[in-house]
Amino acid sequence: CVLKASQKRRPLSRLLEQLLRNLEKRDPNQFFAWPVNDNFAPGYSTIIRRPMDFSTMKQKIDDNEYRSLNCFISDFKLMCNNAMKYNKPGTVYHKAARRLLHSGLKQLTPQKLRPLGDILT
Ligand SMILES: COc1ccc(C(=O)NC2CCC2)cc1-c1cc(C(C)=O)n2cccnc12
Repeated sequence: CVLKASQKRRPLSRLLEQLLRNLEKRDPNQFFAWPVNDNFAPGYSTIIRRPMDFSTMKQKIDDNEYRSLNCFISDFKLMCNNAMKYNKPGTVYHKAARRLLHSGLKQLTPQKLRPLGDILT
């Protein structure tokens, strides 16, 4: 069937959704799936000025808020760095954020992304 204009996904959005799914797989405990709740993380919203999580990134893709792959990667780094800022080294969250950042960025190198073609130019 013919997709209505509203259903047509922009090439960049389709790519970002695929990259997001791959990053989410690296967060099996879903520590990064939703915004961090101040009730479980005392003082979080005063310490972390720009919170970020996977659900927010998904919403930004759907709202076409990402103008480039770099903006998407910046939010991923922000999310991981927030966790390494708020949580002390040695905590389950700090360790999970370090691991997620390193394994996630390996998927986002030019070498890995080049096969996806000129969508990125
Ligand atoms: C969406 O955020 C979460 C969702 C679920 C859990 C969770 O299941 N935590 C259990 C593991 C020991 C309790 C933790 C978090 C969580 C993420 C974070 C981050 C990412 O900083 N966090 C910090 C302090 C306390 N809890 C959390």
